[in-house]
Amino acid sequence: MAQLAGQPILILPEGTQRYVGKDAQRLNILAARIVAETVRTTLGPKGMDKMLVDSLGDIVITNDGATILDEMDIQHPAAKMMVEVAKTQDKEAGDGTTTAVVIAGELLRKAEELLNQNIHPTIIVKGYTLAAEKAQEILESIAKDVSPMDEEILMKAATTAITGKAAEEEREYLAKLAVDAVKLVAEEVDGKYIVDIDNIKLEKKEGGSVRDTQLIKGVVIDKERVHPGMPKKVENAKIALINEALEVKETETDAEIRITSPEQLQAFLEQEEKMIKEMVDKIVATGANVVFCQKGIDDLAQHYLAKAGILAVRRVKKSDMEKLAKATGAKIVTNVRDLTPDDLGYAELVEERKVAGENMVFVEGCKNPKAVTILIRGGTEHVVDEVERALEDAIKVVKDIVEDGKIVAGGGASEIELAIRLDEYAKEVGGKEQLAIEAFADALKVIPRTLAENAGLDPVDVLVKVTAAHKDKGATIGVDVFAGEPADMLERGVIEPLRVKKQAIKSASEAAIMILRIDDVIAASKLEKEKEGGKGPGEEETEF
Ligand SMILES: Nc1ncnc2c1ncn2[C@@H]1O[C@H](COP(=O)(O)OP(=O)(O)O)[C@@H](O)[C@H]1O
Ligand SMILES: [Mg+2]
Repeated sequence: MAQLAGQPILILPEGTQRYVGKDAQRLNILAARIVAETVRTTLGPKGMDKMLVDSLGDIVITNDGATILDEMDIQHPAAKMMVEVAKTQDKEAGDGTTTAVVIAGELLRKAEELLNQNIHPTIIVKGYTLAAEKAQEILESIAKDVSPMDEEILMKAATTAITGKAAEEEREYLAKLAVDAVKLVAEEVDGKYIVDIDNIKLEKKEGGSVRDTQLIKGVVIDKERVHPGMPKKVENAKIALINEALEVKETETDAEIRITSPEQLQAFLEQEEKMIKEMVDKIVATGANVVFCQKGIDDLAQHYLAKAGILAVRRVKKSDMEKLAKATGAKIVTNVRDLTPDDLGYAELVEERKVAGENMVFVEGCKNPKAVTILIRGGTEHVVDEVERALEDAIKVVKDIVEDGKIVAGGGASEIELAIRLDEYAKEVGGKEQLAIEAFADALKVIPRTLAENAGLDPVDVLVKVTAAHKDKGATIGVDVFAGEPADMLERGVIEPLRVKKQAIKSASEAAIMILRIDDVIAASKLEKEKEGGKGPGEEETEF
């Protein structure tokens, strides 16, 4: 608020909050760091889990950075940018979400120290930008080329991705499922592999044990056939996918039908029956023997379909319809009258089977053999959910390696090597930016330090030892959190895709830089918004 000849000038509505310059920077950095601190304790194989309870009392127990932040309903704008870091990381690389957020937090902590030494934010931004670019180069140079279908490498990477997420006994079992699934869907194009993970469907069913989780070559639908008179099993299935209710249509307009005599009622019912019969006849005429319907199938339609020996399933999820279309080559038809034999898909077998006392429909030997399902089993809802997240990470990590054929050492080895090399680079650059690049280098050590801390080791001691070992033994020495000592991570089988590390540094530095550039936060008053939003219909009248 400025004063001009005694008149206050208001340029913003009353109640607007505004922070400028250092205040804005400090508050943003603080908010972002709180987010990083929250997920920090979950990092690595010895990281802890978080229990999140939502307003309805639903509980999620997880160790997954992206999931935690997603469930937390974060409000502060700078904190929200950290949530975006996790989301981008998840989307681009599939793993390393916690790593990216923790690095971003540490980059900001280091930046704050520089701000306290009166170094201008633009210098820090410049130094961080240079360091982030150099880091990508260094990572490329320390990455190891591997054969994309090397089973042993893929198994190690998948196992590394799920350490801490699944119980130890089950780790290899799940890693193998992820590797097998990705190998099945991988397609070779011009000598390179492409993995479309949409071809891998994860279906959860509580009950049994994690070991009962299985890979099915085909699509599994969590539904049963609509009528007991239908076949349970159809071989050489010709599949129709219908997105229309096989029911008598309710009149849409407010038309009223006056029925004045029993004959008329009879005629009316017959007419309805005829319509349903025609729909089913149309399906039968195309040669279909299996129907997946996205909408309802009424009793009469069920009866006719059963009589025609067709296995039908109703109220199939839209996403499942799309998976079925892709897998069987069928076209989803929105009007039964338009259904032709060409629209049908094919599978060797469609069968209803009992899983955990409930019926599920298995579609196997599909036209497109690339469609697979992992049917996840586990004692409780929380277990199957966490197994699902573990498998998602493992699948994406395996995909990264199959597509890129490049790996780096995990356990903080790559971060330490980056820190050492960026320190050397800082000296080359010199000037004021040198300090910022050194700060960037130092910030990356947060990963090995946290891995050690979370494992109950002395972080300072571990860091000194690992750094020293790098100078003699090379870039792959990291923290073996189980043995509590520096070790060659490649030898211990702790490996990660290059893509995960490159993306983690990229998204972390981008977010940190974006937050550092902000020197003015103008937030509209919550009060004003509540006043506007709270005015429900009719509320005004009640005041009088
Ligand atoms: N056996 C292991 N020993 C040491 N570090 C490991 C081991 N397994 C995984 N890690 C490290 O744990 C980190 C990943 O932890 P994780 O909790 O999965 O977080 P993120 O969400 O970042 O993937 C990586 O730095 C990885 O190298
Ligand atoms: Mg991980």
